[in-house]
Amino acid sequence: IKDGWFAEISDTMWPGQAMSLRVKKILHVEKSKYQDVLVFESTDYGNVLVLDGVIQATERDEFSYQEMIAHLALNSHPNPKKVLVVGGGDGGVLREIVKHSCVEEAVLCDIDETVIKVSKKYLPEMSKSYEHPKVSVHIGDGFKFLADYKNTFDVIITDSSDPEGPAESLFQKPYFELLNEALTEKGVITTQAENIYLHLQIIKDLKKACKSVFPVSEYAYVTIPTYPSGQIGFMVCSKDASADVSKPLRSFSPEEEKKLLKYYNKDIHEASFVLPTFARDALN
Ligand SMILES: NCCCN[C@H]1CC[C@H](N)CC1
Repeated sequence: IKDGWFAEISDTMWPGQAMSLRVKKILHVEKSKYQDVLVFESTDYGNVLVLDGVIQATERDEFSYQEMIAHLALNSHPNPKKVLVVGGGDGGVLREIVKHSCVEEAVLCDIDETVIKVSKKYLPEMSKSYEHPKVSVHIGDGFKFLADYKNTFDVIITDSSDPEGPAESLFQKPYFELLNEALTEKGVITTQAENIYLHLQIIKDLKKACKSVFPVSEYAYVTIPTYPSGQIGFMVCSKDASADVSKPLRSFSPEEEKKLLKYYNKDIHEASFVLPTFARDALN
């Protein structure tokens, strides 16, 4: 942090550019077992969670990412009852999952307990669902956790950090094979799948790995000001070969959309799969 500004610098993941946020107050600095954890109060984006120098969530715009990674998956499944989040320790995805009344159980598995601890303290609107009766938490490696579950989850959401660091294995084929085994018959997954302006090769490799496991694998994206280049995408995959994940099987009522959601709606569910030509051609 320099002259009161935090800059998200990464010479490898977003060379020559950096999102900067003005710092009002540093709230927490800690080295966990896995990564450097920083929380600061920004002047204009609320509290900000940073892991290894990378912005994970700001209170002002986190809703866009959490809503899309959750509802693109949940509304692509006919009747999701049991849902797993791998990563997502800030709790934002859990908050979205429990908005679906059909969900009976939401399990979260994150490797770093420190992220959960600081989110409970500094990101109350994201972590409030940890107290929800449908929610249970497991601290550990998602890889190892999944190996113990076969034919169990209807939806699995991988809300990970970037492939550089503890989340690297969550971007490779063996992980998607584990997901496939842990899913029930019409299982659906979403994963954090990076940015079309910065990571087209990562996305191509990711789509290839997903397609080698799931009959349906499509990339969709959300706009989010504080992520690199202002948007980020998801792989949305289904075990159901006849599924069209760009057309929601279920939808919130207009009243629910108004009450529960700030970004997701059934039109943007479909629109989020429509890609600019350079990305569409690279990914097909
Ligand atoms: N629940 C929040 C998010 C983690 N996802 C982020 C996506 C963008 C990356 N540069 C950092 C992690």
